[in-house]
Amino acid sequence: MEEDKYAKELEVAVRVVHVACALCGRVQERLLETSNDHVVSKDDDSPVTVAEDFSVQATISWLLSEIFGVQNVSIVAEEDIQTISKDESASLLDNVVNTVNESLAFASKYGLQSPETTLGSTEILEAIARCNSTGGPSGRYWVLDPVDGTLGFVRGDQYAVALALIEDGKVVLGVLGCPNYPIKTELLNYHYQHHQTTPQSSLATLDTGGKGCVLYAKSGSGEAWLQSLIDGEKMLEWPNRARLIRVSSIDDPTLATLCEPVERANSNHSFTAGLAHSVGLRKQPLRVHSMVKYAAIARGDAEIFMKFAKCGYKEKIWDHAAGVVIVEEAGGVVTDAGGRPLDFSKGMYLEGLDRGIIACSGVTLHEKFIGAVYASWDSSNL
Ligand SMILES: Nc1ncnc2c1ncn2[C@@H]1O[C@H](COP(=O)(O)O)[C@@H](OP(=O)(O)O)[C@H]1O
Ligand SMILES: [Mg+2]
Repeated sequence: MEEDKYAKELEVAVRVVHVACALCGRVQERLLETSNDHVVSKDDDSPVTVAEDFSVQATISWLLSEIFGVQNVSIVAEEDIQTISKDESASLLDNVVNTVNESLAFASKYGLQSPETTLGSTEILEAIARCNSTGGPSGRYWVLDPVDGTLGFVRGDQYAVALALIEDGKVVLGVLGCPNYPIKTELLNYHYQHHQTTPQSSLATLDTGGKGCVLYAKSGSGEAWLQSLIDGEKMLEWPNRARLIRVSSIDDPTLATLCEPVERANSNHSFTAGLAHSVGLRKQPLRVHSMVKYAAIARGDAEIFMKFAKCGYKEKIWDHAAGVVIVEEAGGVVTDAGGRPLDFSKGMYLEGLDRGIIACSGVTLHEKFIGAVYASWDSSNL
C-alpha cells in the first residue's frame, strides 16, 4: 500500500536519530562541564567533535545495517574513513569505540536491539567504512550529517543530527534531531541571545519539559511531525508521542522573521539584509547554527531561511536533504535563488544550485524573495 511505503524506514530512522541525539547530549554535557565558562572555538575542541561525528556515524550505520542487512544499506555521510584509520588516530578510535558501545547499550530504550557483545574497533571501522556512497540519480541511499553545526555544538548552542533517505534522486523521508531545541519555542531565542553571556552548563539544567526535539516527514504525505526527546527512564513509543506541525501562516513581511546562519563565512549577511529590507521585513534576523533553521521554519517559529554562501562553495546534500522534506511537508517552499527545487540526484553536492537557498513558510513570501534576488543581483557583489 502506498501510504505504508517507507513506513518501516521512517520508524527506524526516527529511532536511530533518538539514539544519536542521546549520544550527543551526553558528549555535550561532558564537554561543557570541562570547558567551564569560556566560549570554546571549533578548533579548541576539534578532537571531541571529530570523535563525536564518527561515533554518531558508526552508531547509525551499525544500527541501519543490523536492521536492514548490510547488503541493503548504502550511506552518504560527512565523515570519511581515512581520518580515523591512520595509525596516529588510535586514541580517536578508542574514544569512538567507547562512545558507540555506551550509546548502543541504551538502544532498547528506543526500541532497538543492542549488540550481543561489545563492538570492537574492527566492527566500528567497518560501520564507518560502509558510509562510502557518493549518492547519485539511481538506487536507494541514506544521507547522514552526524553532527550538523559543529560550532553550535561546542558552544552549547544549536546543532542537529540529520538523516534522510533518497530513492532515485528524490528525498523520500527526512528526520532531524535537534537536541537543544525544546518544544517550548521561546528557548530558540534563548540560545541565540544569551549564548555569549550565559554559563553554558546552565543549558543542561533548564526546566524545559525535554531539552530537545525530533522532527520527521515522509515526502508526499502532507504531514510533518514533532516529538520531544526522551527524558530519564522513559521509553520511546511509536507512533505516538508526536504531533503534527505546520509552517507559520504569516505572509505579511512586516511580521515575518528571517532565520540565517550565525557564521558570516557561511552566508552573506549583508546581501540577505538587503533582500529582507527590500521585501519589507522589520524584525532582526534570528541567527541559528545548523539545520535547526529548517526545523524553525517547519515548526512555524520563523518564516524565512536564506543561505547565500560564497561564490564557489558547493552545498552538500547532507546539509539540506532532511530539512527540505520536513519544511515542504509542513507546508513550506524551498528552492534555490532562481526558484528551482534543489536537486539531490547529482551526487554529494547540490550541483547546479542557483546562487543560494530560500526556504519560506508560504508562496507569497517566497515569490517576494525570489523577486528581490532578481532585482538586486546585478548590483550585489556576490
Ligand atoms: N564556507 C562555507 N560556506 C557555506 N557553508 C559552509 C561553509 N563551510 C562549511 N559550511 C557548511 O555549513 C554548515 C553549517 O551551517 P550553518 O552555518 O547554517 O550552521 C556546516 O555543517 P557542519 O557543521 O556539519 O560542518 C558546513 O557543511
Ligand atoms: Mg553539516
